[in-house]
Amino acid sequence: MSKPLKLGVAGLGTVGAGVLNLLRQNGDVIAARAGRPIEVVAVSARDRTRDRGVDVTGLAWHEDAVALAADPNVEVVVELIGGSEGPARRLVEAALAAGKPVVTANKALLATHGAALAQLSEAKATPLAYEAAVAGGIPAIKALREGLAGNRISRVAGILNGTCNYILTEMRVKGLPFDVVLKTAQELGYAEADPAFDIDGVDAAHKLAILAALAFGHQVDLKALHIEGIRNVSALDIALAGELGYRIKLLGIASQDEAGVTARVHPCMVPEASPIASVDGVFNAVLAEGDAVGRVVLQGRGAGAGPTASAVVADLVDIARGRTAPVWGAASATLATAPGLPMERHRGAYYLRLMVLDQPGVIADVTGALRDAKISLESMLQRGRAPGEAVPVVLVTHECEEAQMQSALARIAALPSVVEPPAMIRIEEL
Ligand SMILES: NC(=O)C1=CN([C@@H]2O[C@H](COP(=O)(O)OP(=O)(O)OC[C@H]3O[C@@H](n4cnc5c(N)ncnc54)[C@H](O)[C@@H]3O)[C@@H](O)[C@H]2O)C=CC1
Ligand SMILES: N[C@@H](CC=O)C(=O)O
Ligand code: NA
Repeated sequence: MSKPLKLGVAGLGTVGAGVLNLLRQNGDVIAARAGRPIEVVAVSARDRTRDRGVDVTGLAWHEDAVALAADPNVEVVVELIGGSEGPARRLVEAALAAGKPVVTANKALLATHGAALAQLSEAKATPLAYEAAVAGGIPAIKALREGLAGNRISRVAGILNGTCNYILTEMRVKGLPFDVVLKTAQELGYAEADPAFDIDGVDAAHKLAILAALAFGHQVDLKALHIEGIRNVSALDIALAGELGYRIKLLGIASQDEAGVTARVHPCMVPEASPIASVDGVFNAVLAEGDAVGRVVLQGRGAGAGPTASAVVADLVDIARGRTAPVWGAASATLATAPGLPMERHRGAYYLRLMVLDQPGVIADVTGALRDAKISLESMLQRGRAPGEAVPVVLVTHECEEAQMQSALARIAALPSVVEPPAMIRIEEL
């Protein structure tokens, strides 16, 4: 067998320790597929004494992660620190500049600096691989970049954050409170170092920007993305969605037509019969629509040590085999910046849940606001009867434009009989 491929791994947290473990556990099959053994020779982490459940005896230890790029024994740098700036960015830039291939799971870095990193990778003819950055163990990057290379892609979408999907599932199935489930997701190694990135939709937005760049050949400006997380999704809305035949999912959706690219991340109600509705727990789903292939849906675990390490090792096998591809699937000179379409142009049906005082005339006021915004109703239900007290009222609209909905919502929220800010969830037929 040929000489081993020697790795320097930066960051020995959930994913870093997972990669070391997987390389040891499946070393034989990985070597057979890579054509040579893949060995970790050097590491960098913050705390030398911490027990990570992985033996680092005999490996070179660098206090400064960036030093891995200059270590003459390291052929490939694996960046598993995280964050769009700081040591992660410096290490990736230094490794590419030194002509050392990089494998990373860092979606924040790719979504923020992907264009410049792609140029550096091309200038140095050095691969930058990131299968683990989107949808964990699902081979979503390969699927889009290679498997669907013959298609014009019109839409790419999915459940892109394992932490949020896990929280929404546990709230629905076990009736557990949001904070309790978030803590478990952190203990299981699903959440980002700052879990606000997960629950506020930022992590899903990073992944969507990466998928959209691959799918459409456009760099997507993160600032142009509409991003909402799951903080305001209540147990009541999850239960009411079930009564109406829907599940609530945090989705990322990007589509392209003649007018430009729309990219958005927000909670959605999807019909229970939709294949995406039954993707639960830490599982993610990635859906792509191509002109030749039609619809492709992939699902699998989107977070955690094993699934993420699986994706990192897949990239390492490619590098060992000399299989490389441009970072965004095509030369970066061919990438355009997509005109982002504003969210006000979005069209769809809406779920509204209001807490209203149970008194005569309230429904007339609410439906009047919808009528004035030219929004028609598909259904309405009121739960309970408590004269003079607040009760939930649910309205499901027919398709309308987001701008119409926002104007109606502003009027409804201002009604004296509406005692809480209205809950609004977009309905998506995926
Ligand atoms: N946990 C997951 O399920 C997934 C994580 N990712 C990404 O993988 C990367 C790593 O994530 P996790 O392992 O979950 O994070 P983590 O927080 O468990 O591990 C990161 C490690 O990097 C170390 N570190 C911080 N600064 C350092 C420095 N200057 N030099 C060396 N080490 C340093 C930390 O001490 C920590 O042990 C992130 O980019 C994350 O977004 C991607 C897919 C899934
Ligand atoms: N925090 C992320 C980890 C994987 O990318 C998630 O929960 O999906
Ligand atoms: Na992946």
